Amino acid sequence: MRASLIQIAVDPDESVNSRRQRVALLVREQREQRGADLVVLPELWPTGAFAYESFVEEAEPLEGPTYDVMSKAAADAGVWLHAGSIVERDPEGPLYNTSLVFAPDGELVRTYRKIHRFGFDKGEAVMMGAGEELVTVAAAGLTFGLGTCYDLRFPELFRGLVDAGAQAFVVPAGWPARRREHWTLLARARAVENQAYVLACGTAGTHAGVEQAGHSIVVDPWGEVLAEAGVAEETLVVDLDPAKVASTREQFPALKDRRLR
Ligand SMILES: O=C(O)CCC(=O)C(=O)O
Repeated sequence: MRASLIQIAVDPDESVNSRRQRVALLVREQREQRGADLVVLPELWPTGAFAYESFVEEAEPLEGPTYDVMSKAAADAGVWLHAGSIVERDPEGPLYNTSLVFAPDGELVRTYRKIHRFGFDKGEAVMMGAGEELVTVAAAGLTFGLGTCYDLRFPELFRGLVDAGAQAFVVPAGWPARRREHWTLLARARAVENQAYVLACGTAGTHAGVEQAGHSIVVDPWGEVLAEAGVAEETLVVDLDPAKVASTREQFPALKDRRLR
């Protein structure tokens, strides 16, 4: 199966609506021009992950403007679409950092509310509620476990996803340039320790004064980097093979030696 990761530049001079339309065009191209089965977008790309001051104003219901545009783009292209995350306004509760996954017919089949909120005592950590559920989705021949950005620092989440059947992880992010080395190191660590693919899709550009790391990365179950972006807007296209997960786990069966659960 083939995946495209679109590292989007979040530029404050582009309106949220223009960005939605522009990204929908990029999604539509992935099937026809690149043969993708799955397309992945970054965390909070409509607003920017650090644009805290716009979170309340730009928050949207699950089936809001990003849903409308992305559902149609997935259906037009006929691809699985992990549409990154949005600031979700739950009518009954707080805001959430919520990822949306669409099937090739445009149906929203999974949502994932980011479990580990970033910011310590400010930003997302105080403005948003924490998700509580581990989420996996079977798509195009692989079972994907979902995480978001700061989640990458918490190995127990990914181990839990492996226990739930994950063979690959999708991690949308808005990771800052200042900690770029952590991003690529942690992506490789999560792949090696879980013998799983990691598809980590970040953002480019600078928003709310925070330069983004870029360097979206795809790592195979042995820890080899299959593709890595630079700092500008870029699309990575990679082929993933479910048999590679099985063979890695068979030939080096470290997961079977776990003692603590
Ligand atoms: O953990 C980090 O260094 C960055 C995390 C982050 O930026 C986020 O979760 O939004």
